[in-house]
Amino acid sequence: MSGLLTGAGGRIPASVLTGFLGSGKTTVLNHLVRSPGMARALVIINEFGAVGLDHDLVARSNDDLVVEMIGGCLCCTIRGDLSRTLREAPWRFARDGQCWFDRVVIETTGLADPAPILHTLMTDPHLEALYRLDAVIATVDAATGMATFDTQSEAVKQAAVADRLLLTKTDLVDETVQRAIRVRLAALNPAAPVITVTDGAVDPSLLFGVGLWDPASKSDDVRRWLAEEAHHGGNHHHHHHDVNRHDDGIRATCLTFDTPLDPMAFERWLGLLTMFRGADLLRVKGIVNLAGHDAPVIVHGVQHVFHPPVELERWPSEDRRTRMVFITRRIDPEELRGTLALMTLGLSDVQLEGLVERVAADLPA
Ligand SMILES: Nc1nc2c(ncn2[C@@H]2O[C@H](COP(=O)(O)OP(=O)(O)OP(=O)(O)O)[C@@H](O)[C@H]2O)c(=O)[nH]1
Repeated sequence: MSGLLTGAGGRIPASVLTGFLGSGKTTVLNHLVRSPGMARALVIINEFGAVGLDHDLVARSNDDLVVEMIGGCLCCTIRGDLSRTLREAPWRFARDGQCWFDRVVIETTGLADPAPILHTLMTDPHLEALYRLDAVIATVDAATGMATFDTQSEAVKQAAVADRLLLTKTDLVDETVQRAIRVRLAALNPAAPVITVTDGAVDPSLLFGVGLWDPASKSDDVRRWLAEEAHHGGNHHHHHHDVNRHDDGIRATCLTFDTPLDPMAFERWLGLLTMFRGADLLRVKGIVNLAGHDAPVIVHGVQHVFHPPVELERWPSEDRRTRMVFITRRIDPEELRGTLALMTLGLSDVQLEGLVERVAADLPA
């Protein structure tokens, strides 16, 4: 695995702002671009159709801001568009021969699955050299969120993969409704802090600079990223939430391992898991203690695509356990744990494939 290790470097942080139609993305963005720390943000907006309404709304709020709009269907054509836009941006928007922006925010369409955008950022070698993924931010409408989650699987996925959840329009609902949506968000994505946002007002420091491989990251960031505290009250080795049948079997699981993992076994396990169940691994992130490595390795995956593992310079805290968060669809967390544990026992490839196949077969698609 060491051949894949890359440094974080001084790359430009890119954040993804997602959330269902009308949930308040543009309102949040309008507030953000007026914040002092955002003066050098490049905003990229993806919209369906020819009417660039969001583009006008945001662009008018700040004369200096560069807003680049890309159209087309997110799932197919956008990946090329986004990739080209991001690749050309440092030169296209240069001032005095210098790259002018120090941050990128990509707003997705309300109907989009954010996974293709994350894949683009994670896998395009040109983009890898220029950018690093900061946080995925999702807006959730407190007034309509419950009904939307019941009927729109993309909305569930947007909230499930986010690093930060912005609960908007709480001014329109009473306490009971707000509590219900918070319970649902906690089950869907317990690792993501929920921030109440009225009319877009949110402190940018809560949203930015929270990516794991921020070179300036302090030890606390890793714990925040994994929201470890939220998961481990005592000596429990795993934690999972009951499947909410409305949420398509999406659940979050945190697995911890006390002893270092065999690098080969771990890599093969991830390989098999992505091969057989990639579509249902909505997001995986973790800090991994590999045998023979002094420092931890960070893994980050979205569906079948895994970011090249990043080796941190050192352990960020005394806690040297492997800790991984899995946001999965229709995968039993116990099976995840079981297959990795077995893999470390040194089973043959054939046995391992059989195992993973069995996991796959046990779970109705
Ligand atoms: N009452 C209330 N209205 C809000 C709040 N936040 C946003 N809105 C309103 O909700 C509507 C939709 O907000 P937008 O920011 O356009 O939502 P969006 O997610 O960008 O929408 P799309 O671009 O269609 O996906 C607008 O009329 C906003 O003014 C809030 O906290 N409270």
